[in-house]
Amino acid sequence: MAPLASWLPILSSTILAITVCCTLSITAAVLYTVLLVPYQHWAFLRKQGLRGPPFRPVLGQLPELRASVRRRAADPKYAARVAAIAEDDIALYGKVCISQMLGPDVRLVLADPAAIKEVLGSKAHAFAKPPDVSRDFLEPLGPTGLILSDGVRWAASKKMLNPAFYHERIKAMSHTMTACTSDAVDRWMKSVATGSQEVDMYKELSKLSFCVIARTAFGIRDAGTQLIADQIFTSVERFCGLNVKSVLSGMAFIGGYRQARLPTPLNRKIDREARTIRRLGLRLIKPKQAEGPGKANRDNILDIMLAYRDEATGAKLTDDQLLDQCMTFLLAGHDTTGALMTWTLYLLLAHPDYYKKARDEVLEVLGKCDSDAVPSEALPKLKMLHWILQESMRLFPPVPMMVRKAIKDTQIGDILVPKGLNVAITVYPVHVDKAIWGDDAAEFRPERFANGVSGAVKHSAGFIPFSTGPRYCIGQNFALTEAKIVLAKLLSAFSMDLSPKYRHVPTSLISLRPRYGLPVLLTRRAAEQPPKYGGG
Ligand code: HEM
Repeated sequence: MAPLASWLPILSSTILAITVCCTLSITAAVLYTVLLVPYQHWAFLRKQGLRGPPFRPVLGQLPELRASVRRRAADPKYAARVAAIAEDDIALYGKVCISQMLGPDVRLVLADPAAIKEVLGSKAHAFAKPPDVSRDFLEPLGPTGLILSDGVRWAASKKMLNPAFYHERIKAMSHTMTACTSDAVDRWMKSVATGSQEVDMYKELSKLSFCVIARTAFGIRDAGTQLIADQIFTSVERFCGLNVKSVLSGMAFIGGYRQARLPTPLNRKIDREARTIRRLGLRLIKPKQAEGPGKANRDNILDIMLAYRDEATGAKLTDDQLLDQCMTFLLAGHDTTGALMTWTLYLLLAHPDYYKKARDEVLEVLGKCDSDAVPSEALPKLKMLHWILQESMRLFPPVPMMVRKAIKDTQIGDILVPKGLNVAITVYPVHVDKAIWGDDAAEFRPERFANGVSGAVKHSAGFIPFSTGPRYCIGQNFALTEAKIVLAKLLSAFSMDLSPKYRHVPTSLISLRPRYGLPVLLTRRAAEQPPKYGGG
């Protein structure tokens, strides 16, 4: 046998060759994804006559994004910071244009309702959910949930979950919504027992919408499970906070940073928190599984899923599948509905005339009810409140942007969208487009919805807070029912004023949230006290 020393040169040159090969392959792969593919997409779109900023490798328009956000911070216009750079691009290059708003990734930006209708509607099958920032938030908690899945898996989940959102089921869930709201009102009542009290209503409404979704998703009914739900809330808050930190660091924009799960300290913390949340979630599922279908109430999503059997195989859902769907609802339903209620309250406080109209309507409708509850039969009578909620979602869309990836070459209008290209659907610019909403598009005018959405806007894809097409929001009636119950209770129980400390900085992080919260001065409204209307 040859002595080891004679093998050493061969061994070291082999290791060197492998290292060089690996380095070259990694470099080639990185160059391909961050340079070549984006450039090819940019050139392909430019050749078709689309306009956009000049191609800039790696950084793209990130420097402009920061400047655009800073400039818009001083703009009192509604939701001005939403999709800041996309708005700049649209103003400069048109409603269908090229953008590099998130660094190396070249995107087709759409603010044209006809093109949006094709991508989300008639040609939805040609587009999938890409790895993007919203996937960072949802994937660790519900990787196979309805919101992130595509194709056959999505269709099966949708078929299974649709019944949970039928009108009758939402009606049954409205009792849970009322119960959570009454608990919250009692808590706020205690805090204002001695007069006015400043309360961050963004935080409170977010907590309340979590309570509602946790109880309706998991069917929580006793103190023990409520305690677990509270722990989940704290953990979800931490998880979201860490994700926000990751997004704000800019790292999330450097293609696939989170998706690649690089073991950075921050990523490890996020994954640890996600594991904690799933472990707690499992503790809610297990006792329900043990109860068996006989005790199922069907007023919550978990019971409905526990009763599900696959038509072909008769198989039940696995623990992971149950958990993924419940977690999806928890995340998709809590932040968005919290944002809707927060911005609606802000708009009411900023427009005392509408505050008065909404409160008069609520007092009249609820005055005719027998109990303190807000019965579901009373909700359709709250017409002004319904228009105000719609107008709120128009000016402050809780989901300001949706992203899709073309899974094959697809014709959208005059443009051939190449396979692999990301398409950004910008909701806010469509919602304030004068061509479809009229000259007062930027104004807060809820009566525009008096004759329904079709009476307010000229295009069927002109109002898309809940998206459109097959992937529209399954929870839209749930969210509107909850928002009406909560706002009706708030308006009837308290007098409210916007605190002078409020800073108007709408920030888009998954949902559109007020960066510095919504501080509101709450005062208990005594029955005999004449209504004091918000805004001063
Ligand atoms: C004001 C509140 C809400 C708004 C504005 C909103 C908005 C949206 C939007 C825009 C989408 C489409 C996202 C995309 O395709 O990229 C969506 C999907 C979804 N939403 Fe909501 N949502 C709200 C409340 C809720 C609630 C309360 C739930 C659950 C109870 C929920 C569950 C879902 C689910 C599961 C999907 C995925 C549907 C699918 O892909 O088939 N949402 N939502």
